[in-house]
Amino acid sequence: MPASDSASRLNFRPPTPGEELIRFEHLKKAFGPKRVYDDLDLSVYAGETLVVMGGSGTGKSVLLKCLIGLLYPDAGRIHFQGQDLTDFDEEDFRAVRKHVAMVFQGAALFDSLTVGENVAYPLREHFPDMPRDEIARRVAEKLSWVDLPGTEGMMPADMSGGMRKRVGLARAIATDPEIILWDEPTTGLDPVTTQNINTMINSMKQRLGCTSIVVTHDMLSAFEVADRLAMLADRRIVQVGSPEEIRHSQVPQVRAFMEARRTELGIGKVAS
Ligand SMILES: Nc1ncnc2c1ncn2[C@@H]1O[C@H](COP(=O)(O)OP(=O)(O)OP(=O)(O)O)[C@@H](O)[C@H]1O
Repeated sequence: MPASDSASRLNFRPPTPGEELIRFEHLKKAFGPKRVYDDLDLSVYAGETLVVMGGSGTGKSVLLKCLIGLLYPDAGRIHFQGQDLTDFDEEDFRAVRKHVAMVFQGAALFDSLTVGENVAYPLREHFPDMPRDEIARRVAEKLSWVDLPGTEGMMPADMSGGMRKRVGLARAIATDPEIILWDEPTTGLDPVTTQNINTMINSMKQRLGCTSIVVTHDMLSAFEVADRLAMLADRRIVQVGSPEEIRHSQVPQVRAFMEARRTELGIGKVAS
């Protein structure tokens, strides 16, 4: 990546597969009386797809937002390639967001801009000197990756929810980020579009070699994309493990969560 990170304290280097890329350490966060994390620890390794699961309101989205500086933890540390982000300011986080892209729950597109302009937006923001034809080339490439080739001139309002979600994804990956944060990528989508999104999460890993953190309560989707899964409950991460380890978990909160979703997963009783 060209170094327009220079105004930032972020010292980014291309990740080595398997290195500890991100570490949340003793994180605490509350909103007034509502405690979200008391003491949360979690590591993310380069090249993996880590799914964070947990019930509604347990703080899955807040975790992603803390990583890119949209929210700040009250205590604890977030390390990115060993660098402490805790005292980063907005300018520093702009550089983080060049490498860490978030695909928001709603597509969060700019309705007054065309699809092409939406996808070009982060390129103009992070690479102000990029020539127009290179921007157009990258926009066309990303739209074809999400199966929407040639839709540059369309307006978001004229698209279905699933299409808008895919435009949101094309925009998130426009800068070829090393890390993609997926906030409930399949919520509210029909089964076919859900399957497309799962395929896309897996193909981003092949195409960009990127690391993904996926926040979801869609367990079918979770097991389809995860290398590891982390369970958020009781204001902390109660277990992290491989899909097999999670399926056979003895941790009560994980068992209860899986049990409640076993119809969704098409499995019998959770293994004991
Ligand atoms: N900016 C904010 N101000 C006040 N409270 C907030 C804010 N953001 C999140 N919260 C609260 O923090 C808690 C965790 O929110 P979060 O969005 O992370 O949950 P979640 O696990 O992603 O839930 P869901 O699966 O329903 O999206 C919730 O109680 C939420 O209301």
